[in-house]
Amino acid sequence: CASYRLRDGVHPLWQSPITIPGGSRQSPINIQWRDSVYDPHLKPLEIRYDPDTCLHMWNNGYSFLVEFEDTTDKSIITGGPLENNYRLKQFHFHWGAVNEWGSEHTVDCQVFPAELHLVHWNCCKFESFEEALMDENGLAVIGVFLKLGANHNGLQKLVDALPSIKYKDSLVELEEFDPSCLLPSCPDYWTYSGSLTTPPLSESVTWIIKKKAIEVDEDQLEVFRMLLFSQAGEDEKRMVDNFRPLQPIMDRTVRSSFP
Ligand SMILES: NS(=O)(=O)c1nc2c(F)c(F)c(F)c(F)c2s1
Ligand SMILES: [Zn+2]
Repeated sequence: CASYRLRDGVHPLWQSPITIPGGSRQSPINIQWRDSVYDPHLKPLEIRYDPDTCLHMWNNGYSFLVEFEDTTDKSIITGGPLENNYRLKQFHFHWGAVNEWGSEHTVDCQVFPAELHLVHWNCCKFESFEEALMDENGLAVIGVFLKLGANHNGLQKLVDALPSIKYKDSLVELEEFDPSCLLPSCPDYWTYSGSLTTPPLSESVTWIIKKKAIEVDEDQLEVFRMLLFSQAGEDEKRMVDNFRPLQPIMDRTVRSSFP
């Protein structure tokens, strides 16, 4: 999928280098299904989210994110490729201006219209997310592809609140929300060592990419696209195409939890 990978240069959105000098484990990547290696020792991923830990949703100028109270072990993941418990910090999305592209990772060069990232930090080894951000095993991000299909009932609750956070730095309180409703029921995933896909691009992420996509409908994606990168009062820049180009796999192996 070379067509998707911008060569070196500056990313139009983030004014940051697309490739990090010396970066050996950058994200996102294309997952070539036939090159992934089934690892029978991978455990099932255990996901325990408490809807009461949901705090608010806000527009941070890159995406919209739902943040969680992470001072206790109420919402954690463990098992899978992970050695420790990881606490849910936030989830957010990446999407395109049109349905033909938008995801960050691809599977056999197939692009999806959007991708969900659930961001967790290693609460056994670190005191805070900020500290974990700097360590090679600090973060675990679950990636879920979104594909066009039926309306997603659980997502609609967030979609209904998006108009209230149209502008950068706007925030809306959320009463409980259970992110488990955004996960496919199929337990299968790929996993590899990578990085954040937005600055600071830290190489601290164990990526867990779900094999099955969830379905959303066009109207829901259109509401994502009415968000703005810009603040109130600035000239309006629609929040679309907030995905990073594909990065070289270098000498990494993608493992699968399924044969
Ligand atoms: N797209 S991503 O890799 O999941 C991802 N990037 C970032 C990032 F750049 C941050 F500064 C940050 F505080 C995050 F929590 C994430 S999470
Ligand atoms: Zn992301």
